[in-house]
Amino acid sequence: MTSDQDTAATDPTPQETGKLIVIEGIDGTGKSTQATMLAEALRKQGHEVVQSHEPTDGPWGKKLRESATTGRLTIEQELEYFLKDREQHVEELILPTVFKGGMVILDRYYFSSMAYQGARGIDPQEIRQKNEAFAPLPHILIILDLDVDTALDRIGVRDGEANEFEKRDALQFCRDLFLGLADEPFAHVIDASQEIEAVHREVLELCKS
Ligand SMILES: Nc1ncnc2c1ncn2[C@@H]1O[C@H](COP(=O)(O)OP(=O)(O)OP(=O)(O)O)[C@@H](O)[C@H]1O
Ligand SMILES: Cc1cn([C@H]2C[C@H](O)[C@@H](COP(=O)(O)O)O2)c(=O)[nH]c1=O
Repeated sequence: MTSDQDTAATDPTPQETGKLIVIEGIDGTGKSTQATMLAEALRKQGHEVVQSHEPTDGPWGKKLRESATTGRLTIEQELEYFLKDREQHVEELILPTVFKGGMVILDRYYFSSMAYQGARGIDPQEIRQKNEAFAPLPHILIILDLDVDTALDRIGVRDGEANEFEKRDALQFCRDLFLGLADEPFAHVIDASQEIEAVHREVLELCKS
């Protein structure tokens, strides 16, 4: 193997013409709304687009969704399941699509692990390292930013609801973590309090080829 091939084998960032576009933000910021609008717009421009989300609908993602209701996983197990889910996602969908020249639009990726499992006490930098050992960096990371109160209103969490304060604190940690990624060369923060169409225009502008 030549040294170029060596580099290609160890550099997890896809080098081909496709793009990995990731949308992140706390619950209720409009990620799935914007992911769907972006996918439609890019398809109209003639791109091959695959829209996906994490946790996935695969076996590890299903276990994670079940545990959200049963609460049976320790934080270490939870992180391990997110890593296994993502490894499968990267191997089976993300890299094959990007290497074929397609656009992958993801609603959440490993930055959500840094935020949410970080909020539960694991060091976000340790989480990042574990992920970047196998997961490609995105070409574009869109951070939809919104204050926690508005975000909770959008998803229908009411004042005084069970664990409302715990949820607020955790989401504030997540919002701060996402904003802390703003200096990454691939990251862009968008004000998600704007109307849906206004957010979409900004998203599309960032993603136009
Ligand atoms: N810019 C916006 N202004 C007002 N309401 C919005 C906006 N974007 C999305 N919404 C509404 O907020 C709710 C949550 O939107 P959406 O499901 O897209 O968010 P999300 O970030 O994917 O949420 P979650 O992380 O909880 O799955 C939906 O009812 C959606 O119609
Ligand atoms: C990828 C990822 C997700 N989560 C959490 C964040 C949310 O609470 C749920 C997903 O809910 P959605 O409505 O489907 O967006 O999972 C996480 O804790 N860690 C992660 O890596």
